[in-house]
Amino acid sequence: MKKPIVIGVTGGSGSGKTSVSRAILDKFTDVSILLLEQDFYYKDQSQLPFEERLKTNYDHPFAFDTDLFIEDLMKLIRYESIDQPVYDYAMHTRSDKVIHREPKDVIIVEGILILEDERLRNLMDIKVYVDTDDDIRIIRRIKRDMEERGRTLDSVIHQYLSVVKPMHQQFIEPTKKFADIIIPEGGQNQVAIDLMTTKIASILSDNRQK
Ligand SMILES: Nc1ncnc2c1ncn2[C@@H]1O[C@H](COP(=O)(O)OP(=O)(O)O)[C@@H](O)[C@H]1O
Ligand SMILES: O=c1ccn([C@@H]2O[C@H](COP(=O)(O)O)[C@@H](O)[C@H]2O)c(=O)[nH]1
Repeated sequence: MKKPIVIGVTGGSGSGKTSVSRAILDKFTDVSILLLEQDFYYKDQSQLPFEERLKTNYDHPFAFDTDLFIEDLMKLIRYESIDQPVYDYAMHTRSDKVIHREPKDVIIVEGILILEDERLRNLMDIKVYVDTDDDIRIIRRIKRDMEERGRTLDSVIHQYLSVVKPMHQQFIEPTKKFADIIIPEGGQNQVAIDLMTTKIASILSDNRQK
């Protein structure tokens, strides 16, 4: 039976997962690709006061609504559409909007903990880990969180040292062993992007001949 190709792209925060996913996406002009970000599936915390939401550990598997993520991914694999939740980083909760997404022949699933759950891993055809040094990742994160996520320098440093770094070591780094491909240094690794693109094109061509 026809089935979309599912590519999982993981790595630590600021490793370049989104950049790698977009670089792959941009290589395909004639095939439309769906990018499904795990971040959109952070749990709804609207029932908690804002001050309480600040205390949540966003780097622990419990922070995600993984059942809903799997349910949506399975629908897309069955070529059914989904109403994807939308996450608001500034408010630390789900927004009341949803985005209607149509299924595609190629799905890129991207996020820090997508290889942590065995059920999710089993839905992926190709698993990629973007491996970037910790110092580069924290520099990128400081810049991004201050520019795009409304954070102060002190809050980014405090969150990194108290939560992001230990959770990375406990939950994210160990998932490297599940990856088929480990890409050093994110989005600028043109050879890795080209290899991925060639592999996806070859699977697509095989699928068309079936
Ligand atoms: N290879 C790279 N060189 C320089 N900057 C990069 C590179 N890859 C990503 N960035 C920048 O680092 C930040 C985080 O990258 P992103 O792809 O969003 O990482 P992630 O999705 O893993 O958190 C972004 O501002 C992005 O533009
Ligand atoms: O409300 C939130 C939700 C998430 N985070 C942080 O985001 C990163 C994951 O996003 P990347 O794009 O992979 O960096 C994660 O490390 C969380 O700490 C947050 O700060 N607040």
